[in-house]
Amino acid sequence: MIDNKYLEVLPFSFPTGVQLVNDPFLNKGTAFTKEERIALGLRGLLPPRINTMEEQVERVMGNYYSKTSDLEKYIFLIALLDRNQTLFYRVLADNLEEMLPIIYTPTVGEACREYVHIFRRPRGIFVSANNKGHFSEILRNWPNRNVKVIVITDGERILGLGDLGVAGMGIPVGKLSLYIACAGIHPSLCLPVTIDVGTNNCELQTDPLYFGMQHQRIRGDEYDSLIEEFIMAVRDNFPSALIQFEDFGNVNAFRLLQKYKDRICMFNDDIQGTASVALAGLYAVMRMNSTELTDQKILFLGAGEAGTGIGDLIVSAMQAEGLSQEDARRKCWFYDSKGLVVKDREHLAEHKLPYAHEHKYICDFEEAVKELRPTAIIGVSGTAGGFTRSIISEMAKINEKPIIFALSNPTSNAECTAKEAYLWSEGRAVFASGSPFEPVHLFGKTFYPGQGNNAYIFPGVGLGVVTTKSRHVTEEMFLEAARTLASQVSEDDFSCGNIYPPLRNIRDVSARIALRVAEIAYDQGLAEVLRPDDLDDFIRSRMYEPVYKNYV
Ligand SMILES: NC(=O)C1=CN([C@@H]2O[C@H](COP(=O)(O)OP(=O)(O)OC[C@H]3O[C@@H](n4cnc5c(N)ncnc54)[C@H](OP(=O)(O)O)[C@@H]3O)[C@@H](O)[C@H]2O)C=CC1
Ligand SMILES: CC(=O)C(=O)O
Ligand SMILES: [Mg+2]
Repeated sequence: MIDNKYLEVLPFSFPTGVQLVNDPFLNKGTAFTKEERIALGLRGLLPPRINTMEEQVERVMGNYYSKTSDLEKYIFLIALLDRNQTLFYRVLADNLEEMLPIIYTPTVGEACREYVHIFRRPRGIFVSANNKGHFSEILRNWPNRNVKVIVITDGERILGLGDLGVAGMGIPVGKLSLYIACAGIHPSLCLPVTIDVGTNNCELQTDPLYFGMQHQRIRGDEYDSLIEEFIMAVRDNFPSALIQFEDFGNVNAFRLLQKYKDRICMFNDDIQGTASVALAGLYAVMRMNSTELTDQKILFLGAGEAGTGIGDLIVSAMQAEGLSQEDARRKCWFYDSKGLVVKDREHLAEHKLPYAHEHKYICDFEEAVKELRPTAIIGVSGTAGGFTRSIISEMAKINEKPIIFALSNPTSNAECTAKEAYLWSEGRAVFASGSPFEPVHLFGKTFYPGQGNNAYIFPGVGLGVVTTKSRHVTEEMFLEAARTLASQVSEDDFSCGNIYPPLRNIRDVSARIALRVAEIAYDQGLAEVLRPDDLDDFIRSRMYEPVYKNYV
């Protein structure tokens, strides 16, 4: 009957008839075979002619191109996901470069902003402070009992868009679709979660269509006990699941990472995944320019989760190259909403303290660039326009190849555009951005800017962790993920300005990252799966392919 490998992740009782057609995990739509239609009670419920998957893809693409806005394309693709997951992932895997900006940043940001207005059908699990004491029961309502990857948000810092409350659910949904498309994690192993603790967004508090709790965010012990209850509920229901914390406000993100990283299998993507992709970008530049990481001086615009997360991993990478922690930290400088982070400043948040160097206070970013003469500026401020013409020109005066990363999302929040970076540096900038930019034609050359986004990292890390059942996710895994990603950048990528491998290679890149992560899990004694003879083959053979299975 049903393929054994598939059965492992299917619900026990196999539906028939309308129930089967309405089950997005199993539905094949017009591609159900003649035998399946007879055996599974589908005759008459579908148009008579049987389509191949290729024909279905053609129909989907026709519909997709008929949509006149990116948001409509997003709505269309999510509706397909609601009807037929296999077809959705087929289309996504085959058109990843084109569709990533729709199901992920920047369009997912717009979808979150409009979430309560474009809402069709719930996806994932909503846990709410109102249901305190019942989180475990709530997780029992999820139909798949073999969950291995959970992405959770509390909606406080959605991309660079701020507090969107439960409307942030688009982010866990989008991130998990990348686990599936980019690293072949089976869809039924994935669970998106949003925890509703209120919202401080005044518009949402007064929007009659908003469907989260319309009061100020819960803070302090009450908040912590909700998160703790959720963690316990996951342990009871899905004991070996990896939990990815996503888009939490930084008042909670750093604390929760410290609290849970050695207790459960978790990581914070904005702190650690971002760090790894940014470090990979720097490693790739080092290869391109034959320079050393330890020769770099980096000035960050933004000193939050992404910024100090990147700083911390760079420091570890420099230490691995022989620098002392103190010397490595002095290579990283931070500029936040109040100016340069220096020793004399009062009330600095804990995550900034390692970078509060002895230096005069500066409250103009351009002046900080002139004074510190960095080799790289990294934008993680969540605010647009921070890298002005004069700042980029100054970087180009100081450096032959200035490194300019504008990592804030979505596109509207990027510190500068790709065109600005190339134009204002006379085509010498090494540029990457968090959200994609189109190729830029300037100075008789075409530049293909790379996307410095944690999407290059978390799917592969997750695959390595899940396949080995690693008990924790460690810093070494993110360091090694960065090295592996950088090693996949070819001379061709370099020559047209891209410091990341093309997205069309992402499944292979993720498998390579997963292999290194798995090796570390074994080396560090964290893996709970017996080490197979051929680890690479073991990982790749477990990657989900969106093709229809035969049910009869
Ligand atoms: N490309 C990628 O893969 C990723 C990109 N990001 C993006 O990075 C951005 C920041 O995220 P995250 O670090 O988590 O957010 P946080 O809220 O943790 O940090 C934001 C930081 O930016 C600073 N800041 C805000 N406004 C300004 C300003 N005008 N000038 C200088 N600094 C400013 C804040 O200062 P203060 O501390 O004083 O408040 C804070 O230090 C977001 O846009 C997010 O989308 C995040 C993760 C991954
Ligand atoms: C990419 C990402 O995780 C962010 O912008 O928050
Ligand atoms: Mg994020």
